[in-house]
Amino acid sequence: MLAIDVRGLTKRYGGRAVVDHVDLQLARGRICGFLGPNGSGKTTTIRMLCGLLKADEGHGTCLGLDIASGGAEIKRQVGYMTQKFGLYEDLSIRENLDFVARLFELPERRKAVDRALAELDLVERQQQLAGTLSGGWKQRLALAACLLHEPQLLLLDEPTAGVDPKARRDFWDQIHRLAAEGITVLVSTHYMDEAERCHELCYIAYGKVLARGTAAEIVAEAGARDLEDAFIRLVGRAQDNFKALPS
Ligand SMILES: Nc1ncnc2c1ncn2[C@@H]1O[C@H](COP(=O)(O)OP(=O)(O)OP(=O)(O)O)[C@@H](O)[C@H]1O
Repeated sequence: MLAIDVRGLTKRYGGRAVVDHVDLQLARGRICGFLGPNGSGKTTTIRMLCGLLKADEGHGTCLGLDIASGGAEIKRQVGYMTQKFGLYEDLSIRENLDFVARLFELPERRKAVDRALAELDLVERQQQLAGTLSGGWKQRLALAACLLHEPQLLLLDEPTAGVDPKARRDFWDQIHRLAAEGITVLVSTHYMDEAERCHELCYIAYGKVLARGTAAEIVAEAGARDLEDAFIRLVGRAQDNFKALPS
């Protein structure tokens, strides 16, 4: 069964389609990298998938739930990590997790917090204030908070932006561990080394999907020497197509 299955997803602002008929299918347990230039529509797509934003056009399901009507249930089953650290800097790691567990009204709150602390190697730092953590540890805490309600699908919006290489590698080890447990992951990133670590990729620009497939498939199809070169060529071609349109 597909964890994500949407077709023709479209969002317009001021008459401009910022997400333009996007099709996205993702099997359970897979890690899909979501790439594209700044402002290409990644965050907007992710927000439509998790029921936070209504699509103007298109239809589909997320974890088998209709994205148009199942928003509340989707939010309960999906872990969404936003670009900005959204936890309380003046609360400790444990207090932050306990707070999120209350928001989700988890029945066994303490157990859920203990599990998340252990899973993300946060036990020793649990009393540390979130505001005193480095970027890498903050992201780790944010991921722990995402996992408290045991979601089946993770939607991660640039989770490692501005994080050092070692912390990024640790974060990706966690992502692979979770996928091996059957959790599906859609993760946006601007880092090519992270893209290489995904099972498959979706490349979007100007709101449109320009390429789908494994890194090797995308490189071969674009006739490029590596992934970065492939994406530069894809955007170049898309720009040429725009210019060729009648004004
Ligand atoms: N609420 C809004 N009102 C008007 N325009 C918006 C709104 N939200 C997003 N946009 C526009 O939609 C486009 C896509 O934005 P989005 O944040 O989805 O891109 P992105 O691919 O996530 O970019 P980045 O990589 O910089 O995070 C941008 O041009 C943005 O300015």
